[in-house]
Amino acid sequence: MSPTLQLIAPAKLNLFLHITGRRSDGYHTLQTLFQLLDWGDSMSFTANTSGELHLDMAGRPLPDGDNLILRAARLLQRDGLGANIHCHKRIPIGGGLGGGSSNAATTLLALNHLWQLGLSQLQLQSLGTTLGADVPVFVGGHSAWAEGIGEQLAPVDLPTRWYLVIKPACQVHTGEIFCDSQLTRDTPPITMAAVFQGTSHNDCEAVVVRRYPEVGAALQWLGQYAPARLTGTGACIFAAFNTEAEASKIAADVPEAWQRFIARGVNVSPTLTALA
Ligand SMILES: C[C@](O)(CO)[C@H](O)COP(=O)(O)OP(=O)(O)OC[C@H]1O[C@@H](n2ccc(N)nc2=O)[C@H](O)[C@@H]1O
Ligand SMILES: Nc1ncnc2c1ncn2[C@@H]1O[C@H](COP(=O)(O)OP(=O)(O)OP(=O)(O)O)[C@@H](O)[C@H]1O
Repeated sequence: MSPTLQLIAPAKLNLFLHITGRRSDGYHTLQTLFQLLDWGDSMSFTANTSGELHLDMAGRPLPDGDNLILRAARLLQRDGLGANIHCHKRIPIGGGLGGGSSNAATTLLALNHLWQLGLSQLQLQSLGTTLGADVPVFVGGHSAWAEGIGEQLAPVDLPTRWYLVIKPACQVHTGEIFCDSQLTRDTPPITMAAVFQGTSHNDCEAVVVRRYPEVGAALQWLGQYAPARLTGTGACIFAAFNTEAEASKIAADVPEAWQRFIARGVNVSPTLTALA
């Protein structure tokens, strides 16, 4: 029997997100700070020689052709290589938490390991970019400053904070926000030092709040207690706290209609730690 590899595919937050331009292929250039979390989807992988891939989404199926886990696995699969993959989703879909990208990155890392393909991190990141702009940071497995479309990464060590994340009862499609004519696309590039001094925002926030008033209501609610911000293109919003206890106190009062969770920010992803 081949061994089963059990991994957490972590969620991420965009601590800020500035859109600095648009490339000729329509993709937007941005600056962002990716904070990885110690919380995410549980995935397990068993390799075999059946030549087939089986994916069990634990009762939350997505259309097969669309599933980033299978798309990632197919990028690595060679004749005679097979795998059984199980994914228990916790990360809300359309939340701006990078769930699909994280699943794809974890699949690339796990199957590269189990199938003994010997691909480097750079090779996996470059394959991952074809699946989604957020895949490379999860393959790198380190909280990071990012530019380009999110694939030019510089690892950073961020202070330990606890994040209260709230998901209003809506899903946001990333493409729809990047297509909006009112999106600010010309924020001047800034330095990391300016971000750490507090000069940053999320350019998607105004568009998301206009299209999804419930996100605005959640920002207002959480903003009573701490500075609150959108992650990625939403729908989730978050605030940072110095201790888990402070975050828990506010979490207990979150209106029932909204999902919530508390997670610790980590510099190294739980996937990378497990594979080390
Ligand atoms: C907003 C972020 O979450 C920030 O971390 C990411 O940039 C989004 O990454 P993602 O969800 O992996 O997005 P993708 O699946 O690559 O892209 C979805 C769609 O969003 C638009 N898109 C995405 C990323 C980007 N930098 N510019 C874009 O214009 C494109 O129309 C693309 O077709
Ligand atoms: N394994 C997967 N997990 C989640 N979504 C998936 C997966 N495979 C494909 N998708 C599709 O990817 C799309 C985006 O899902 P995801 O949850 O990653 O978005 P998001 O939370 O907005 O992330 P991001 O911050 O990267 O924009 C959805 O339309 C979903 O159907």
